[in-house]
Amino acid sequence: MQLMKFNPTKSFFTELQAGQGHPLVIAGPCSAETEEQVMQTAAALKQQNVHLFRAGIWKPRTRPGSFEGVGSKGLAWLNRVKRELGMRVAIEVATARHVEEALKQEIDVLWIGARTTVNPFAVQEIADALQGVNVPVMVKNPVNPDLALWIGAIERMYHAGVTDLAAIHRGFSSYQKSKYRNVPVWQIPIELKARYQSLPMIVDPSHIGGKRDLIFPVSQKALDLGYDGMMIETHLTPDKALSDAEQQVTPDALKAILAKLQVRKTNYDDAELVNRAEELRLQIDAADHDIIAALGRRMALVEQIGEYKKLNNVQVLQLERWKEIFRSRGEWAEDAGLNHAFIEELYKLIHVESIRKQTQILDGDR
Ligand SMILES: O=C(O)C(=O)C[C@]1(C(=O)O)C=C[C@@H](O)C=C1
Repeated sequence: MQLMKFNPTKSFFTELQAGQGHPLVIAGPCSAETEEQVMQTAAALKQQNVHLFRAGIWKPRTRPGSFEGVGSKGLAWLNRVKRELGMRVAIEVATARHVEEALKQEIDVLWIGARTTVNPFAVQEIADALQGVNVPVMVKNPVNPDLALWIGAIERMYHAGVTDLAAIHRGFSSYQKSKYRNVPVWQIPIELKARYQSLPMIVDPSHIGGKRDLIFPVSQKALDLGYDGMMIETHLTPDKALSDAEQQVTPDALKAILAKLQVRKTNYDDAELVNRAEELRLQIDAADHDIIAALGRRMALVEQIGEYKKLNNVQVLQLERWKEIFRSRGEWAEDAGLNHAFIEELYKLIHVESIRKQTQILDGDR
C-alpha cells in the first residue's frame, strides 16, 4: 500500500483564511432543528466572518430515543444558507447515502465523525462514494485514543482522491472521571501534526469540554499548540437546543470568545530573542544529558538485581518495593516542586522497562 505523501502547499482550508492572520472558524448549531433556526443562526454568524457554517443533519446518538437529527430535509436549508447568504456549509456524513445526498445539495465540506472514524468499513464506504469527487473532507479523531486509526481514515480519503483534507481533534472517550467530556490527550494530535505538517488541524472545544466554560481555554491551548482553527457549536438559544445544550454558545458569546483568543507568532522574529532561547535550549540539552545518564545508571543496577534474582530464582515483580518507590518518588517530586502525577507516570514507565529487562535476563532471552 502506497503511504500517504500528504504535502500540499495550499488547500481549500488554508485558502479560506489566507491573509487574514486569524484562525479558521467553523461554527453553527450542533443540529439543524428548523429552517428558521438555521437561517437565523447563519445570518448571525455571517456577521462575525465565520468561514464555514456547520450543522448536524444526521446525529449519531449514544442511546436511542434522543433527537437523531432532522435528516435529509435539512440539506435544503443548508443549500439556502449557501445561496442566500453566500456562506460555505459543512455537515457530518456517516454513510455513502449521506455523501450522495450532501453532494446533490452542493454541501461544500463534509466531515467524518468520531464514531465513524473508528470503523474502517464505514470509512471505506464513504471513501468509495467520494471517488472522483474531490470535495474537502475533515476527519475527526476516533473516539478511542488510537492515532493509527485516525491516520487510516485520513489515508482512505486521500486514496479516494480527496486532496483538501483536515483533521479535527474532538477529544477521546474515557471511563475515568475528568473535567472534560472527552479528554484531549494532546499528545495524539501533536504526533499527527508532527507526521503531516501541512495537514490543517482544527480543534473542537465544544466536544472536548462538553461545557461552555471550557470552550475558551481549550481553544486558546490549541492555538498555543499551533492549531489552524476551531469548530465551535453555536445556537441562538443554547439552553433549548435539541442536542448538546450544555456545550453550545450564542453567536454573541462566540464573538466574545473569538475576540479574547490570542494568536501568537509561530516563532521568534528577532535574532536577539532567538539567541536567548538558544541559550536556554543548550541548558535543557545539558539537563537531558544528566537525566539520560542517570537512567542509564539506574538500568544498569536493575540489570544487576535481575542477575541476582536469576541466581536465587526470585520473581521479577517486587510489589512492596515498587509501592514504596511509587510513594516516595511522588513525595520527592513534590518537594522538588514537580507535578506528582507527572512523576508517577514517569515511574510507571521506568518500572515497565525494569520488568522488561529483568524478564529477558531471567528467561535467558538476551
Ligand atoms: O527492587 C527490585 O527488586 C528491582 O528489581 C528494581 C525495581 C525497580 O525498577 O526499581 C524493578 C522491579 C521490581 O518490581 C521493583 C523494583
